[in-house]
Amino acid sequence: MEKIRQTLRDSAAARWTALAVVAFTMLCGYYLTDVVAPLKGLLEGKLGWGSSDFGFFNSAYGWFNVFLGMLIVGGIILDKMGVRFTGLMATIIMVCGTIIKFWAISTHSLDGQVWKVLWFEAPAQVFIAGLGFAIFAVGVEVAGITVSKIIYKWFKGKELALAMGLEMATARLGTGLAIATAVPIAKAFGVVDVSRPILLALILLCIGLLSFVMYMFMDKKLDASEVQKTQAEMDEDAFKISDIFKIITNKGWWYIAILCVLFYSAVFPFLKYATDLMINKFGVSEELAGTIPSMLPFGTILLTPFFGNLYDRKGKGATIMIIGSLLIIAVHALFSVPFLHHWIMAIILILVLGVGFSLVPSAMWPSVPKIIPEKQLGTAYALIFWVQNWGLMGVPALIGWVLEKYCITGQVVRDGLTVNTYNYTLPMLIFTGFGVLALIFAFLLKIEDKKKGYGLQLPNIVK
Ligand SMILES: C[C@H](N)C(=O)N[C@@H](CCCCN)C(=O)O
Repeated sequence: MEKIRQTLRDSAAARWTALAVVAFTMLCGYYLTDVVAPLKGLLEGKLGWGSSDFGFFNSAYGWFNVFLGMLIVGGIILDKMGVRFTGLMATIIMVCGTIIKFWAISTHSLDGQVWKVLWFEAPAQVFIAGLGFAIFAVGVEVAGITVSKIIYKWFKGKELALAMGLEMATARLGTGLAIATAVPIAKAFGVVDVSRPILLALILLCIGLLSFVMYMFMDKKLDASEVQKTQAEMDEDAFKISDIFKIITNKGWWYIAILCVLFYSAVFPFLKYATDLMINKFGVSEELAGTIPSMLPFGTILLTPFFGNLYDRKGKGATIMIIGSLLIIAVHALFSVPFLHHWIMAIILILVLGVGFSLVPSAMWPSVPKIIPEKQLGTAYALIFWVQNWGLMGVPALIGWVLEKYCITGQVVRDGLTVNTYNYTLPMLIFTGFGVLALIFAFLLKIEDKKKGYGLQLPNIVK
């Protein structure tokens, strides 16, 4: 009888170690992504950033990814050049972008300058900090798709959804730490300095870069342990630009991409404003306001791998996405009700949001390889991220604009700084709307799965 060849991925220790190493790099990336969000009030008081400046800055996340198509380029590079080269480039780009962002927020050389670029007018500092964030975003997004492909490489036919869930859980730890620590770090030592949390993020990212370099050695070893392909097989497997056409003509892929943009638009942009919502609607003090939203990522840390494990073993991926979308709708709708303003309600809603935010991603990302072949996976993930980035870019700006135009209720002095107060009903109704649309696409995906037999309702583990 022919002996089944063992590769490095058959060693549980090796594949879980590889996962831990790349997940740590993502933790560092997610820390920087969200570290500025809780500083909204301090940025307004200390640096004079209004809500639309804040929204504009946050929208920078998508400037290059969306308009220059950098994510798509990153996906093609990933499928053509492999995970080692692409991941290294992505992590270096993250560090470079963060250096620019840190400089912009810590320098006084831009003080008093207002720039107008295209239709946008904002302080020069907002533009340069946004530029740094936009560069960083290319790195963190390309790193995200690279890590998805890395996980598929090690875990296909094994605990794929659990592994993806654990990676997201680790990344969420970064988000939670960012939300919980940004304000205390900025206010440490009795002097308010909003650039301090960004400096910490920069140091973390340098460690994340070293961590990825360590992964590269493991990846080389994995490749060496696998059966070497013949030239003909390599030619057959090589990614071709025409593969993009195959991806974008696949209805199932579109349903996942649209569900993704709608669902994530109801969560990540919400998190950017959640601290401010706690202060304005639930009357939580600025020091503690970040604590409640930080429960969301912390809650997902256990639940995302839990639901991933469930999907691996029992299947029901499409149903998981439907339930997750329903929860998001309920939470945002209740957040929008004006008389529900007790902080305990805020905690309950954030915890339920955490369940919804664990359900959908735990099933959505491991479902992509069921619809798209491995050689196109990098590009398929990149294109989904690209569609999603329209939302991550547009929605924070939209909410910032809505707040400033329709929701200002007055002004207060906090810590000696005069800031606006806001009514969050309208923004929360907008987030509810995204949830409703996400639910529709989750149902469409389930119908398509039934028609095409993708196996979204089947377990991932091949016995
Ligand atoms: C923000 C980013 N584009 C994203 O969608 N991240 C997902 C994880 C995607 C899978 C990464 N291996 C998230 O839920 O954080």
